[in-house]
Amino acid sequence: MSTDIRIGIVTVSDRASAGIYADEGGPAIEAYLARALTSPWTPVARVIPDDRKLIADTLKVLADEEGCCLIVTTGGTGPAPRDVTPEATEDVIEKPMPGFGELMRQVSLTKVPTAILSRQTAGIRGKALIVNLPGRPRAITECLDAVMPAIPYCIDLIEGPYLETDPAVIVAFRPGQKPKT
Ligand SMILES: Nc1ncnc2c1ncn2[C@@H]1O[C@H](COP(=O)(O)OP(=O)(O)OP(=O)(O)O)[C@@H](O)[C@H]1O
Ligand SMILES: Nc1nc2c(c(=O)[nH]1)N[C@H]1C(S)=C(S)[C@@H](COP(=O)(O)O)O[C@H]1N2
Repeated sequence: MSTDIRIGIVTVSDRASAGIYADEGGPAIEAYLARALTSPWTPVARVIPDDRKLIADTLKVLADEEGCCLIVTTGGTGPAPRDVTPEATEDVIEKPMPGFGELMRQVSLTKVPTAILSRQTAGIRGKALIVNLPGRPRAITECLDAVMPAIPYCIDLIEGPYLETDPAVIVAFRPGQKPKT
């Protein structure tokens, strides 16, 4: 089992990056993953404004230089003029993974009717899976609960490290393997 698992956590928010409010999104993602993953891992966190080039450059650095196998973003997925996280994600991914956005919107719609306003997406860059989450901190658990069961196998398929989860929190599904419960 690799101990060199690095996970990028990117808060995209003009106000959090300017210190107008404290970032709750990044710490919520880190806390969620700390509960869900039993494999040792290291967070690589960034808090940046809603700037398309800066978001794209940050994702590239986390994937290519920091060696993150998973990068989770929060914020900037809506329709407002400065919401460009999905565009920046599309700028850097080699393979879109549309099922992530589809499932997260579907599940989020059971929580909030404005879930359809999130254009959150996901995709693969090299050996990194990039997943967008909405900015509202409560969206983090709502969305990660839905997609997390498929993330370890996705990372297996892109030749990343083997992620193990705590089955009491998330049961990782790997086809052909009996789920650990
Ligand atoms: N990183 C965050 N930390 C704490 N609260 C947040 C964060 N991001 C968003 N929120 C909360 O969710 C609400 C809705 O998010 P909104 O879409 O306005 O923010 P954003 O576009 O992600 O960030 P910003 O407008 O600062 O660029 C915000 O008013 C704020 O209360
Ligand atoms: N699970 C979940 N999804 C959600 C929400 C939420 O509270 N929970 N908020 C919605 C709202 S109100 C907006 S505007 C969009 C985009 O949010 P963002 O621009 O902060 O990323 O996400 C939507 N998706």
